[in-house]
Amino acid sequence: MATRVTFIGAGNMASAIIGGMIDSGFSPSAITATSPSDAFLAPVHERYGIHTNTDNVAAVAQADVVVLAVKPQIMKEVCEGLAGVVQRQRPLIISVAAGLDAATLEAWLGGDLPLVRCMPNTPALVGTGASGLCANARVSDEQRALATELMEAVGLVEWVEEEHLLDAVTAVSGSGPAYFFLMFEAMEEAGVKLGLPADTARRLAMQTALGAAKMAMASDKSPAELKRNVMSPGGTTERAIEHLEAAELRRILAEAMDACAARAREMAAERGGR
Ligand SMILES: NC(=O)C1=CN([C@@H]2O[C@H](COP(=O)(O)OP(=O)(O)OC[C@H]3O[C@@H](n4cnc5c(N)ncnc54)[C@H](O)[C@@H]3O)[C@@H](O)[C@H]2O)C=CC1
Ligand SMILES: O=C(O)[C@@H]1CCC=N1
Repeated sequence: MATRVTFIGAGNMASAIIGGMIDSGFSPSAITATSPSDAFLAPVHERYGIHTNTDNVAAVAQADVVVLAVKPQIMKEVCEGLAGVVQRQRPLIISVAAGLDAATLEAWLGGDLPLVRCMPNTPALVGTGASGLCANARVSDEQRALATELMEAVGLVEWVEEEHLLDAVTAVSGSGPAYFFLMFEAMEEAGVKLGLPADTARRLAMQTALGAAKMAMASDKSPAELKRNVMSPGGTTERAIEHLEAAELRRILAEAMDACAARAREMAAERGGR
Protein backbone atom coordinates (compact mmCIF):
# COMPACT_ATOMS: atom_id res chain seq x y z
CA MET A 1 0.00 0.00 0.00
CA ALA A 2 1.18 3.55 -0.76
CA THR A 3 2.88 5.46 2.06
CA ARG A 4 0.24 7.69 3.65
CA VAL A 5 1.46 11.22 4.34
CA THR A 6 -0.42 13.77 6.44
CA PHE A 7 0.51 17.45 6.45
CA ILE A 8 -0.43 19.39 9.57
CA GLY A 9 -0.91 22.86 8.06
CA ALA A 10 -1.79 23.62 4.46
CA GLY A 11 0.13 26.88 3.91
CA ASN A 12 3.03 27.86 1.65
CA MET A 13 5.53 25.22 2.67
CA ALA A 14 3.03 22.33 2.85
CA SER A 15 1.53 23.27 -0.56
CA ALA A 16 4.98 23.45 -2.14
CA ILE A 17 5.93 19.99 -0.90
CA ILE A 18 2.54 18.50 -1.81
CA GLY A 19 2.79 19.96 -5.34
CA GLY A 20 6.31 18.54 -5.75
CA MET A 21 5.28 15.12 -4.47
CA ILE A 22 2.41 14.91 -6.94
CA ASP A 23 4.62 16.08 -9.83
CA SER A 24 7.09 13.35 -8.96
CA GLY A 25 4.45 10.61 -8.98
CA PHE A 26 2.96 10.36 -5.46
CA SER A 27 -0.70 9.45 -5.51
CA PRO A 28 -2.92 12.34 -4.31
CA SER A 29 -5.13 9.75 -2.61
CA ALA A 30 -2.27 8.94 -0.19
CA ILE A 31 -1.89 12.58 0.90
CA THR A 32 -3.96 14.48 3.50
CA ALA A 33 -3.58 18.10 4.63
CA THR A 34 -5.15 19.74 7.66
CA SER A 35 -6.02 23.25 8.75
CA PRO A 36 -8.57 24.54 11.27
CA SER A 37 -10.47 26.28 8.51
CA ASP A 38 -11.94 24.89 5.27
CA ALA A 39 -11.03 28.19 3.61
CA PHE A 40 -7.33 27.15 3.67
CA LEU A 41 -8.09 23.59 2.60
CA ALA A 42 -10.30 24.25 -0.43
CA PRO A 43 -7.41 25.52 -2.64
CA VAL A 44 -5.15 22.49 -1.95
CA HIS A 45 -8.07 20.09 -2.38
CA GLU A 46 -9.08 21.65 -5.71
CA ARG A 47 -5.56 22.06 -7.02
CA TYR A 48 -4.09 18.71 -6.04
CA GLY A 49 -7.07 16.41 -5.43
CA ILE A 50 -5.72 15.35 -2.02
CA HIS A 51 -7.76 14.56 1.10
CA THR A 52 -8.31 17.40 3.54
CA ASN A 53 -9.48 17.44 7.14
CA THR A 54 -10.08 20.10 9.77
CA ASP A 55 -9.39 17.53 12.50
CA ASN A 56 -5.64 16.94 13.03
CA VAL A 57 -6.13 13.82 15.15
CA ALA A 58 -8.41 12.11 12.63
CA ALA A 59 -5.99 12.96 9.80
CA VAL A 60 -3.06 11.34 11.61
CA ALA A 61 -4.91 8.17 12.68
CA GLN A 62 -3.86 6.26 9.51
CA ALA A 63 -0.64 8.13 8.62
CA ASP A 64 2.81 6.60 8.02
CA VAL A 65 4.44 10.06 7.85
CA VAL A 66 3.31 13.28 9.55
CA VAL A 67 4.78 16.54 8.24
CA LEU A 68 4.52 19.34 10.80
CA ALA A 69 4.10 22.51 8.70
CA VAL A 70 2.46 25.06 11.00
CA LYS A 71 4.10 28.24 12.30
CA PRO A 72 6.59 27.65 15.13
CA GLN A 73 4.51 29.83 17.49
CA ILE A 74 1.59 27.38 17.50
CA MET A 75 3.62 24.17 17.26
CA LYS A 76 3.49 23.34 21.00
CA GLU A 77 -0.30 23.43 21.10
CA VAL A 78 -0.56 21.46 17.84
CA CYS A 79 1.93 18.76 19.00
CA GLU A 80 0.33 18.37 22.40
CA GLY A 81 -3.01 17.84 20.66
CA LEU A 82 -1.44 15.09 18.52
CA ALA A 83 0.51 13.29 21.28
CA GLY A 84 -2.17 10.62 21.93
CA VAL A 85 -2.66 9.64 18.28
CA VAL A 86 1.04 9.66 17.33
CA GLN A 87 1.90 7.50 20.33
CA ARG A 88 -0.65 4.94 19.09
CA GLN A 89 0.16 5.21 15.38
CA ARG A 90 3.96 5.87 15.67
CA PRO A 91 4.45 7.55 12.26
CA LEU A 92 7.69 9.14 11.05
CA ILE A 93 7.49 12.81 12.05
CA ILE A 94 9.05 15.44 9.76
CA SER A 95 9.14 19.02 11.03
CA VAL A 96 9.84 21.93 8.69
CA ALA A 97 9.50 24.54 11.47
CA ALA A 98 12.37 26.97 11.95
CA GLY A 99 14.01 27.21 15.38
CA LEU A 100 12.40 24.23 17.12
CA ASP A 101 14.77 21.43 18.05
CA ALA A 102 14.03 17.73 17.70
CA ALA A 103 14.07 16.91 21.41
CA THR A 104 11.54 19.66 22.19
CA LEU A 105 9.19 18.55 19.42
CA GLU A 106 9.55 14.91 20.44
CA ALA A 107 8.77 15.76 24.08
CA TRP A 108 5.66 17.75 23.05
CA LEU A 109 4.54 14.67 21.08
CA GLY A 110 4.95 12.37 24.09
CA GLY A 111 8.53 11.14 23.45
CA ASP A 112 10.30 8.18 21.84
CA LEU A 113 9.38 8.89 18.19
CA PRO A 114 11.35 8.82 14.91
CA LEU A 115 11.72 12.47 13.96
CA VAL A 116 13.45 14.28 11.09
CA ARG A 117 14.04 18.00 11.33
CA CYS A 118 14.13 19.77 8.02
CA MET A 119 15.22 23.31 7.15
CA PRO A 120 13.70 24.04 3.74
CA ASN A 121 13.74 27.29 1.80
CA THR A 122 11.08 29.17 -0.12
CA PRO A 123 12.33 28.32 -3.65
CA ALA A 124 10.69 24.95 -2.85
CA LEU A 125 7.62 26.81 -4.14
CA VAL A 126 9.12 26.65 -7.65
CA GLY A 127 10.61 23.17 -7.25
CA THR A 128 14.15 24.48 -6.77
CA GLY A 129 14.40 24.35 -2.99
CA ALA A 130 17.40 23.38 -0.89
CA SER A 131 16.73 21.51 2.36
CA GLY A 132 18.99 20.43 5.20
CA LEU A 133 17.75 17.34 7.08
CA CYS A 134 18.77 15.79 10.39
CA ALA A 135 17.38 12.55 11.85
CA ASN A 136 17.13 11.59 15.49
CA ALA A 137 18.42 8.18 16.63
CA ARG A 138 15.04 6.48 16.23
CA VAL A 139 14.78 7.09 12.46
CA SER A 140 15.38 3.90 10.42
CA ASP A 141 17.31 3.80 7.12
CA GLU A 142 14.01 3.22 5.34
CA GLN A 143 12.48 6.30 6.99
CA ARG A 144 15.56 8.36 6.06
CA ALA A 145 15.11 7.31 2.43
CA LEU A 146 11.44 8.26 2.64
CA ALA A 147 12.23 11.74 4.04
CA THR A 148 14.81 12.20 1.27
CA GLU A 149 12.23 11.22 -1.35
CA LEU A 150 9.62 13.65 0.00
CA MET A 151 11.96 16.64 0.20
CA GLU A 152 13.72 15.84 -3.11
CA ALA A 153 10.30 16.37 -4.68
CA VAL A 154 10.95 20.12 -4.18
CA GLY A 155 14.70 20.30 -4.71
CA LEU A 156 18.10 19.43 -3.29
CA VAL A 157 18.46 17.47 -0.03
CA GLU A 158 21.56 17.49 2.17
CA TRP A 159 21.71 15.47 5.40
CA VAL A 160 23.68 16.70 8.41
CA GLU A 161 24.56 14.33 11.22
CA GLU A 162 24.58 16.86 14.08
CA GLU A 163 21.49 18.90 14.76
CA HIS A 164 23.35 22.12 15.58
CA LEU A 165 24.50 22.13 11.92
CA LEU A 166 20.93 22.96 10.91
CA ASP A 167 21.70 26.46 12.24
CA ALA A 168 24.49 26.63 9.66
CA VAL A 169 22.10 25.30 6.99
CA THR A 170 19.68 28.09 7.98
CA ALA A 171 22.49 30.63 7.50
CA VAL A 172 23.40 29.26 4.06
CA SER A 173 20.17 28.14 2.40
CA GLY A 174 17.22 28.66 4.78
CA SER A 175 17.69 32.44 4.88
CA GLY A 176 19.93 32.49 1.79
CA PRO A 177 17.27 33.36 -0.81
CA ALA A 178 16.90 36.74 0.92
CA TYR A 179 20.62 37.53 0.45
CA PHE A 180 20.25 37.03 -3.29
CA PHE A 181 17.04 39.08 -3.37
CA LEU A 182 19.00 41.88 -1.68
CA MET A 183 21.66 41.55 -4.39
CA PHE A 184 18.94 41.87 -7.04
CA GLU A 185 17.63 45.04 -5.39
CA ALA A 186 21.12 46.51 -5.18
CA MET A 187 22.08 45.56 -8.75
CA GLU A 188 18.82 47.01 -10.07
CA GLU A 189 19.39 50.29 -8.20
CA ALA A 190 22.96 50.50 -9.45
CA GLY A 191 21.88 49.62 -13.01
CA VAL A 192 19.31 52.45 -12.90
CA LYS A 193 22.02 54.88 -11.74
CA LEU A 194 24.00 53.77 -14.79
CA GLY A 195 21.03 54.68 -16.98
CA LEU A 196 19.11 51.41 -17.53
CA PRO A 197 15.32 51.17 -17.12
CA ALA A 198 14.58 49.47 -13.77
CA ASP A 199 12.83 46.44 -15.27
CA THR A 200 15.66 45.87 -17.75
CA ALA A 201 18.25 45.99 -14.95
CA ARG A 202 16.14 43.67 -12.82
CA ARG A 203 15.69 41.08 -15.58
CA LEU A 204 19.38 41.18 -16.48
CA ALA A 205 20.42 40.75 -12.81
CA MET A 206 18.07 37.81 -12.24
CA GLN A 207 18.99 36.02 -15.47
CA THR A 208 22.67 36.51 -14.64
CA ALA A 209 22.21 34.90 -11.21
CA LEU A 210 20.30 31.99 -12.78
CA GLY A 211 22.98 31.55 -15.43
CA ALA A 212 25.83 31.73 -12.91
CA ALA A 213 24.16 29.14 -10.66
CA LYS A 214 23.42 26.78 -13.58
CA MET A 215 26.93 27.16 -14.94
CA ALA A 216 28.58 26.55 -11.57
CA MET A 217 26.41 23.48 -10.96
CA ALA A 218 27.18 22.02 -14.38
CA SER A 219 30.93 22.68 -14.16
CA ASP A 220 33.67 20.72 -12.42
CA LYS A 221 35.60 23.98 -11.97
CA SER A 222 35.53 25.75 -8.60
CA PRO A 223 33.65 29.05 -8.24
CA ALA A 224 37.05 30.75 -7.85
CA GLU A 225 38.18 29.39 -11.22
CA LEU A 226 34.90 30.31 -12.92
CA LYS A 227 35.28 33.81 -11.49
CA ARG A 228 38.83 34.07 -12.87
CA ASN A 229 37.52 33.01 -16.29
CA VAL A 230 35.23 36.08 -16.36
CA MET A 231 38.04 38.40 -15.24
CA SER A 232 40.13 39.39 -18.24
CA PRO A 233 43.43 40.85 -17.02
CA GLY A 234 43.10 44.61 -16.86
CA GLY A 235 39.42 44.35 -17.80
CA THR A 236 36.07 45.42 -16.39
CA THR A 237 35.26 42.46 -14.09
CA GLU A 238 38.66 42.65 -12.42
CA ARG A 239 37.93 46.26 -11.49
CA ALA A 240 34.53 45.36 -10.00
CA ILE A 241 35.87 42.37 -8.05
CA GLU A 242 38.74 44.47 -6.66
CA HIS A 243 36.12 46.85 -5.27
CA LEU A 244 34.07 44.05 -3.69
CA GLU A 245 37.16 42.47 -2.10
CA ALA A 246 38.45 45.85 -0.84
CA ALA A 247 35.02 46.51 0.71
CA GLU A 248 35.37 43.12 2.43
CA LEU A 249 32.25 41.52 1.04
CA ARG A 250 33.49 38.12 2.31
CA ARG A 251 33.80 39.39 5.89
CA ILE A 252 30.39 41.08 5.71
CA LEU A 253 28.75 37.86 4.51
CA ALA A 254 30.50 35.79 7.19
CA GLU A 255 29.29 38.20 9.89
CA ALA A 256 25.73 38.18 8.54
CA MET A 257 25.67 34.37 8.48
CA ASP A 258 27.11 34.20 12.02
CA ALA A 259 24.31 36.52 13.17
CA CYS A 260 21.75 34.34 11.38
CA ALA A 261 22.96 31.13 13.04
CA ALA A 262 23.10 32.87 16.43
CA ARG A 263 19.47 33.98 16.00
CA ALA A 264 18.46 30.37 15.18
CA ARG A 265 20.05 29.27 18.50
CA GLU A 266 18.30 32.09 20.38
CA MET A 267 14.93 31.18 18.84
CA ALA A 268 15.33 27.54 19.92
CA ALA A 269 16.15 28.68 23.47
CA GLU A 270 13.15 31.05 23.54
CA ARG A 271 10.83 28.21 22.49
CA GLY A 272 11.85 25.82 25.20
CA GLY A 273 14.76 23.90 23.66
CA ARG A 274 18.55 23.85 24.08
N1 LIG B 1 13.22 28.07 5.70
C1 LIG B 1 12.24 28.82 5.28
O1 LIG B 1 12.39 29.81 4.52
C2 LIG B 1 10.91 28.49 5.63
C3 LIG B 1 10.53 27.72 6.71
N2 LIG B 1 9.23 27.51 6.95
C4 LIG B 1 8.64 26.79 8.09
O2 LIG B 1 7.51 26.12 7.59
C5 LIG B 1 6.43 26.20 8.53
C6 LIG B 1 5.14 26.64 7.83
O3 LIG B 1 5.30 27.94 7.28
P1 LIG B 1 4.36 28.49 6.10
O4 LIG B 1 3.91 27.37 5.24
O5 LIG B 1 5.06 29.64 5.50
O6 LIG B 1 3.12 29.03 6.97
P2 LIG B 1 1.64 29.38 6.49
O7 LIG B 1 1.13 30.42 7.43
O8 LIG B 1 1.57 29.62 5.02
O9 LIG B 1 0.86 28.01 6.76
C7 LIG B 1 0.53 27.57 8.03
C8 LIG B 1 -0.70 26.68 7.90
O10 LIG B 1 -1.02 26.17 9.19
C9 LIG B 1 -2.42 26.12 9.31
N3 LIG B 1 -2.75 26.02 10.73
C10 LIG B 1 -2.87 26.99 11.65
N4 LIG B 1 -3.22 26.46 12.85
C11 LIG B 1 -3.32 25.13 12.65
C12 LIG B 1 -3.65 24.02 13.48
N5 LIG B 1 -3.97 24.20 14.78
N6 LIG B 1 -3.67 22.79 12.95
C13 LIG B 1 -3.37 22.58 11.63
N7 LIG B 1 -3.06 23.60 10.80
C14 LIG B 1 -3.03 24.82 11.31
C15 LIG B 1 -2.88 27.39 8.63
O11 LIG B 1 -4.23 27.32 8.31
C16 LIG B 1 -1.96 27.37 7.41
O12 LIG B 1 -2.54 26.56 6.40
C17 LIG B 1 6.87 27.16 9.62
O13 LIG B 1 7.09 26.42 10.80
C18 LIG B 1 8.16 27.80 9.11
O14 LIG B 1 9.09 27.97 10.15
C19 LIG B 1 8.35 28.04 6.08
C20 LIG B 1 8.68 28.79 5.01
C21 LIG B 1 10.01 29.08 4.70
O1 LIG C 1 13.61 33.99 8.82
C1 LIG C 1 13.25 32.95 9.40
O2 LIG C 1 13.19 32.93 10.65
C2 LIG C 1 12.87 31.71 8.61
C3 LIG C 1 13.82 30.60 8.84
C4 LIG C 1 14.62 30.48 7.60
C5 LIG C 1 13.95 31.34 6.66
N1 LIG C 1 12.97 31.97 7.21
